[in-house]
Amino acid sequence: MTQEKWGQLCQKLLKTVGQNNYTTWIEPLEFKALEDGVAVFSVPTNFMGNYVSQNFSDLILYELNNSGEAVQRLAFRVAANSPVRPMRSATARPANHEVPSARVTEAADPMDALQAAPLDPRFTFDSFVVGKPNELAHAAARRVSEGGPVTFNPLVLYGGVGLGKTHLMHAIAWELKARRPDLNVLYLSAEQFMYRFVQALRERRMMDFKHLFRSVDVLMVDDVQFIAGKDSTQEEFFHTFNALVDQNKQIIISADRAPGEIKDLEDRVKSRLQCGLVVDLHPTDYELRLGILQTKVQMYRANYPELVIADGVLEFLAHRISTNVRVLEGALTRLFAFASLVGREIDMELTQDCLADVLRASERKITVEEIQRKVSDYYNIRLSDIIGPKRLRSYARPRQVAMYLCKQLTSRSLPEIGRRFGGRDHTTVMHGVKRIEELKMVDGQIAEDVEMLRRALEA
Ligand SMILES: Nc1ncnc2c1ncn2[C@@H]1O[C@H](COP(=O)(O)OP(=O)(O)OP(=O)(O)O)[C@@H](O)[C@H]1O
Repeated sequence: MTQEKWGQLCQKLLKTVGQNNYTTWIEPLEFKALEDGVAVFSVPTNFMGNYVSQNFSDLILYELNNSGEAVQRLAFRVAANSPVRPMRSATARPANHEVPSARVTEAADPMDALQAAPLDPRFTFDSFVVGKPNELAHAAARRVSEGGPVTFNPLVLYGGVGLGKTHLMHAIAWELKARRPDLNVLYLSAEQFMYRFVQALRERRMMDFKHLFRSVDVLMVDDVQFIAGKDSTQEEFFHTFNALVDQNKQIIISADRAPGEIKDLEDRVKSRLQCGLVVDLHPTDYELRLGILQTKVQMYRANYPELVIADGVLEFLAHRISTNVRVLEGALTRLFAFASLVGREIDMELTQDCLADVLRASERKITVEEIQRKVSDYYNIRLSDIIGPKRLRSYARPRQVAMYLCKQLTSRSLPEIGRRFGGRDHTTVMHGVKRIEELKMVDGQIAEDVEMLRRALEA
């Protein structure tokens, strides 16, 4: 593929992703070569490569193939001579790609130099869908984004992959920029914090580093688990943290798990993180996933009014893709691209064809243990009572419900299920399953219990 052709494709990508995304993510990509079906791009930083790969690779692949190039995958390589440098804001166009690293301290406006990571213009509160699993995190994020007096410090948002931590962090930053332009807000990933630190050490500019980091009003560090096990970075982070808290400056942190559970994170850092408000983003439930899909469709509709989606498709996706929101979004993008390519309505058939691999990969395997845990929570009894020998009705019935669900929702055989219920015989399991089948017909409460549990397990 020629550079010229890549240039033409870029124009198409610009139309699809919008000017801001284009300037921030697509324009800096340098097409290098097409080798054995792999399109290789040079990127200024790893962060950028990862971001583009996670968020735009489906689209780029689609455009490449649509233009007649046979490309199976994309590879992003960091340019060998690329200096570690501050990344620009999503809204400010870079004047020069090769910003010298000294700009960290030499920029006319030091805070400009501290604009460490681009904020994604899509990640705002408006585009964040709130549901039960994330309502607390959202409320806390909203509160700090008001820029009022610091009430809880730090705010720690944690949760699994792709559940909206970065989205919320960016939303806070955007909101603060709008409401309190007087505040110096710094958002960066923990990885960038480390790079800055290492760079300052290398260039013997630690005083500048300390000065810059201690002069922000709001410090936001994404994916803090990254510094675990990196001793000197943790130490510097600890000092920065303390200095800012002492000055009553707001700190907002995200992590992929609760601070106490981050392996190799020093105890003193853990305990500092636990001092403020720690809120988690729970895995999404069906309603939230459906809400997110509906919001995304509305957004796409603004660009593609001709888009038609048959009834039931979004519900199907929300039901089947329960891994994380990023996968859900990627599936939708692919579906849109595919439908517009073949000029068809998005119906179930097209969805199943186009997303066969995603659907297969996200087929969730429900385990016996999961069922036992959910059932014991539901009936408010101990897990050991479900598995143990007690025959009281208040334990026996939930046990039978759990056995029934194991039979329905897992591929385990009756003897296997029996073994996992404290070594019971397969005939006991068979009896339990039958009993629940009968009761479901005559006892509305049991039928409802089973249905609620099934839904919770499949969510
Ligand atoms: N509640 C939500 N409403 C709308 N979009 C969401 C929501 N939650 C997540 N997303 C979208 O899902 C994608 C992944 O979210 P994000 O990058 O914030 O995840 P993360 O928790 O930071 O994941 P990671 O641990 O991988 O960094 C983003 O495109 C984001 O906009």
